[in-house]
Amino acid sequence: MRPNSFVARDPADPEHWSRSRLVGEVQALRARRDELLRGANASVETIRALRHQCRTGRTPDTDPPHPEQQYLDLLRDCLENGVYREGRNGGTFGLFGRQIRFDLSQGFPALTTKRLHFRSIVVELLWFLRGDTNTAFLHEHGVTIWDEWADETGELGPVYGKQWRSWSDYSNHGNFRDIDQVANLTAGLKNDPYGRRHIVTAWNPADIDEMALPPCHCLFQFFVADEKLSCHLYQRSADVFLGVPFNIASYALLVHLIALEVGLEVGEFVHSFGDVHLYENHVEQAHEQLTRTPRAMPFLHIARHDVDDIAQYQPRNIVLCDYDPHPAIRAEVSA
Ligand SMILES: Nc1nc(=O)c2c([nH]1)NC[C@@H]1CN(c3ccc(C(=O)N[C@@H](CCC(=O)O)C(=O)O)cc3)CN21
Ligand SMILES: O=c1ccn([C@H]2C[C@H](O)[C@@H](COP(=O)(O)O)O2)c(=O)[nH]1
Repeated sequence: MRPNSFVARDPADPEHWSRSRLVGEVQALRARRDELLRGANASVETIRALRHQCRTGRTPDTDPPHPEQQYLDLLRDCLENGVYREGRNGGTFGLFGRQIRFDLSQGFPALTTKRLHFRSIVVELLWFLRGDTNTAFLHEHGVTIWDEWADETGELGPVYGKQWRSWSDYSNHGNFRDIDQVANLTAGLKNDPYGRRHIVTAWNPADIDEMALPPCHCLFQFFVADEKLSCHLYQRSADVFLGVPFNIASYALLVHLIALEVGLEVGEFVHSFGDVHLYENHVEQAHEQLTRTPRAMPFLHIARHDVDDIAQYQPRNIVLCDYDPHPAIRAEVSA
């Protein structure tokens, strides 16, 4: 008997919701679970499914899909339908124009089908928010994900941090000014929450040639409704195996930090992709990940609420709780 079909469910059956029947089912499930837990031949997935049934009375088959399934579907879509092309830094299987979304109130969208190095994600986001473009800060925190693109002094040119916090504007007859898009964003959300102009863009055509890598997550917009803050990102180019899991978690974290700053609850993170691709040297890893079943989503704890500027958080102030993923899957980044 398949464990997932252990609870006989037929909504047409008038007995279906009878209390005694449910109690009986739950007792039988608990007994079966315990039996499985004792006999070491049960997979973790089976035990989880049974625990889930005991808690909710619902089989995973009838539940809404796990939010992470959208990512797994995107990964499979690249694998099965991506068009192979030789590009700047290797061959990829690419698609154009896709979208996924996460309700951040349901849990934090850190992938559970492989372990993410969450601290790297936190440190990288704080680095952007500091307006920093040199890898020294990343190195102080043991993060090396930008090393391949930095020059010998650690500089990356006017990348995300520069554009987010001090976009150079020379347009006013040579009178120079810096534009702090993040400060404008939080001020805008406080002053006119329902405004339609809450946009930050890292795509600065005048600076592209100076950047070590043109921005991939290049424009995002915030939206407020029902006291909840949502964010929509446009990512022009997306490395579905290595980059996208980082980008999802990074923007989910950004929504939490901005929501705290402006006094709102978190809403949705909507993620739109231009060119989304699987590098050919990630195909095996993608197959491995697609054999795995998502686990319960973790949640985020921000252990400090008294910062004047969002850039003042320390990595240790931001903690992912109840994160119990499948093991990491190693892959080479194509520079
Ligand atoms: N080809 C490519 N893909 C990217 O995702 C990417 C770039 N280039 N260039 C700029 C940044 C750097 N990013 C990176 C770079 C490396 C990893 C990476 O190697 N991740 C590993 C472990 C990272 C760690 O231990 O901190 C992983 O398994 O996720 C992730 C994102 C995202 N970006
Ligand atoms: O946050 C990021 C940064 C980069 N990427 C990926 C997307 C591409 O695979 C490369 C960039 O190469 P381009 O030739 O400039 O498109 O980096 C990502 O997924 N996420």
